[in-house]
Amino acid sequence: MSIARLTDTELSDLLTRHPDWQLRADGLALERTFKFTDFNEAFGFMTRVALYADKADHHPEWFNVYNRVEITLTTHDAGGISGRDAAMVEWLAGVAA
Ligand SMILES: C[C@H](O)[C@H](O)[C@H]1CNC2=NC(N)=NC(=O)C2=N1
Repeated sequence: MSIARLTDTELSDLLTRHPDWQLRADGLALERTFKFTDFNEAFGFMTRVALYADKADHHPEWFNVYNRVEITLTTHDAGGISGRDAAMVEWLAGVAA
């Protein structure tokens, strides 16, 4: 199923409201690194994200080393950044500072 990509305006509004996210060089994904005190905290965060992701049927690409979680958001069904990524950015803002 195909889903619409965010317009340039929607994307720049999102990045203005969430400056901790960066546009990937190719413009097709959003990236942010989360840091925690230790692996336990990082993995607890990943567990919460995993539950959200499965419920929303929208799954992040991520990489974890000890207390660091790098998240990449993109929508495969859109070939870029969609409202589903924006929704996850908004949700994540309330989960991790
Ligand atoms: C069939 C299933 O709904 C799709 O493959 C979902 C699952 N999770 C997904 N996650 C992401 N990041 N992008 C998608 O397009 C996507 N599509």
